[in-house]
Amino acid sequence: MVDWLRNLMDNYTEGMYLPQIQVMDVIEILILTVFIYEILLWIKNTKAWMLLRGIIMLGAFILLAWIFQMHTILYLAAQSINVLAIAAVVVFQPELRRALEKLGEKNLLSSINPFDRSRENERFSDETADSIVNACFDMGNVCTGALIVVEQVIRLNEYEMTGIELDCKVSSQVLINIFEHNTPLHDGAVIVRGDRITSATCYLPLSDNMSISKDLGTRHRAALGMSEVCDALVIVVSEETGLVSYAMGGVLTRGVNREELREKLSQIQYRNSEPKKKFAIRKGWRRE
Ligand SMILES: Nc1ncnc2c1ncn2[C@@H]1O[C@H](COP(=O)(O)OP(=O)(O)OP(=O)(O)O)[C@@H](O)[C@H]1O
Repeated sequence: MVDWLRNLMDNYTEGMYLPQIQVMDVIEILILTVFIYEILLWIKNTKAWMLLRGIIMLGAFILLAWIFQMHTILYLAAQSINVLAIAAVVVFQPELRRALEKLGEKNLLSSINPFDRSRENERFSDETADSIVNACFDMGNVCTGALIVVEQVIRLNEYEMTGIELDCKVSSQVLINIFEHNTPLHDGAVIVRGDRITSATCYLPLSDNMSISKDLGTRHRAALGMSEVCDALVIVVSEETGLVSYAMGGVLTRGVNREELREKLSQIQYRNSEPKKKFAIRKGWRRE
C-alpha cells in the first residue's frame, strides 16, 4: 500500500520542481501571512476598501480589454498606472499615516503580557477615570454641554494646537469649571493625556457620516468625527438632554449610564488592553 502510494506520488510529481522547505521558509510564510492579514484588515476598516473594489473592477475591465485585444485601452492603462498609484497614496495619506503611527507606537513587550497591570503600564489612574465620570454626570444633571477627548496611543498634538494650552491634573471640579456656560474655556473640547488636561477649547474634525441622527448637532458630530480619525475615547455631554454618550472607533454609543462609562474607561486604562472591537447592544443603548 505504502509502495503503491509512493509510486503514485512519484508518477505525478515526476519532472516537477519541489523545493526543500526549511524552518526559515515556514517562519517567512507565517510572517507574510500575518502581514497580509493585517493589510486586509486595514483595507476593510478604512476607505481603502472602496479603493480595492475599484481596483478589482478596473482589473476586470483591463483583463477584458486584453482578451479582446483592445490595444488603445491597454496602452492607456499602461500609461496611467503610475499616476494612479501616486493618486492612491495622496488620497489615502491620512489612513496610511494612521496605520504607520499605530505600528510605530505598538508596545510589543507589554502587548505580549495582557495581565500586566503595573503602574507604568497605566494610561491614567482610577482617580482620573472616576473624576471624568463624576464630572460628566454632574454636568449632565444640570444640562451643561461638554466634550472630553481621552487620548490613547495616537498623539493628539495637532488637535491640541487648535485650543488653549493647559497643564493641570484632571479633577471633576476642574472639568465642570471648564465647561461652565459663559466662561472663556467652555467652547470646544478638552484633551486629556494620562492624568492631565493638556488643552481646552480644541476644535475637532466633524464626521461626514450620513447615517448620524438628524437630532444630533455639531458637538456629537465632532465627537464621532474625532473617533474616526484616531483611537481616542471621546465623551460628550448633551446640553439639550443632559445625556452622556461616547464615541470610539467611529461608533457613537448614546445615553450611557455611570457604570457603562466607567467600564469603557477601564477598557482603555491599561496600555496593553486592546480596545474591545464589539460593543454590546444593551437595553436602552442606541448605536449610530
Ligand atoms: N468641531 C467642533 N469641535 C469642538 N467642539 C465643537 C465642534 N463643533 C461644535 N462644538 C461644540 O458644540 C457646541 C455646539 O453644540 P450643538 O448644540 O451644535 O451640538 P449638539 O450635538 O446638538 O449638542 P447638544 O446636545 O449639547 O446641544 C459648540 O458650542 C461647541 O462647544
